Amino acid sequence: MLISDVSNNGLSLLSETRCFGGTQKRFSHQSDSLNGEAVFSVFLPPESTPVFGVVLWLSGLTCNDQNFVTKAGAQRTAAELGLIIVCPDTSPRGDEVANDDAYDLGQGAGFYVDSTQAPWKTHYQMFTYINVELMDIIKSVFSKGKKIAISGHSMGGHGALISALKATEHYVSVSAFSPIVNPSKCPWGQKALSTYLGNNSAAWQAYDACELLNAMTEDFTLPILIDQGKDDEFLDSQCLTTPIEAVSNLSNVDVRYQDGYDHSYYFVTSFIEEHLQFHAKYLAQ
Ligand SMILES: N[C@@H](CCC(=O)N[C@@H](CS)C(=O)NCC(=O)O)C(=O)O
Repeated sequence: MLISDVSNNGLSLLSETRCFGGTQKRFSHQSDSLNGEAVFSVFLPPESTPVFGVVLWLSGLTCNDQNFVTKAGAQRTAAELGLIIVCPDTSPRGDEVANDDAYDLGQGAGFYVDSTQAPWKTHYQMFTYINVELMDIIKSVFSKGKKIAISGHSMGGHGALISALKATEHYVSVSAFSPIVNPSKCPWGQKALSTYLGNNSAAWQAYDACELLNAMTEDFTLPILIDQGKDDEFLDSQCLTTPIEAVSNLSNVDVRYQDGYDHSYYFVTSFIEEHLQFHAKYLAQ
C-alpha cells in the first residue's frame, strides 16, 4: 500500500516502521536502468543521532529487499552508530520481466551484472542500477555528503566485491559474507553469466572478483573484510571465498573462517555488528 508520493525526488514511500528509535522505510521508483519499477529499503537512524555514513547491502539468491531487513538484525547497531542502510532488490521484477523457474536464474538472481543477451538485457542491468542509478539516489536524497561502504551475502557478496573493484570511487570499504568470489568457475556463476552475458569469457571476467584482481597491475588497497562459515553447504560446491586467498595483489584484506556456521542469515546476523563496526572505521575517515 502506498503511503505517500514524494514527488520531488521521484520516490514513493511504500511503508515506514519505527525500529530502535530510527525508521525502517521502503520505497518504489521508476528505474531507467531496469526499465521498470524498482523497490528498495532504507534504515534511517534516530533523528537525534548524527548520520555517520551509509552501508549499501546486496542480498543473495532468492532474496528481495526484505530478507536483510527482517532477518539480519542490523538496525540496533546502525541506530547506535548513526548508519543509514540501503537494501535494493536482487533483480528487476514484474510479469513483463524475463524469468526462469530455477531459484538461481532470473528474478531474484540478477547477479549484479549488466546483461547483453536477449531477452534478459531489456531489464537485467543490475550493475548500472546499483552503482549509477541507486548511487545517485543515495547521494542526492539520503547520504547528505557522508561516505558510503558496501557489503553483501553470497551472490550479494559477489555484487559488493565487483562494485568495489569496478566503481571504487563510490566506496570506502567492502565486506562480504560467504561471497561468490570466482563466478566464472562455479556452477551458480557459470549458469548466470552464460545466460546474461553469453559465452564470452572476457565479459565474464569483467564481473568476476578474482579475475578482476588478477588483471590488476597494482595492489587493490580498499579495506576488505570477508566472513565465511566453515559448515556452509555451498562452500566447496560453489567455490565460495577460498579462491580470493590465492590472489596476490590484495593488500588490505581480512578473510575469516567461522567454525560451525552455515550459509544462512543466522550466520549473517551473528557477525553483522562486526561488519558495521568495520565499515564505521573507514566511514569516519
Ligand atoms: N536453499 C536455498 C538456496 C538459496 C540460498 O541459500 N539463498 C541465500 C542467499 S545465496 C538466502 O539468503 N536465501 C534467503 C533467506 O535465507 O532469507 C533456496 O533454495 O532458497
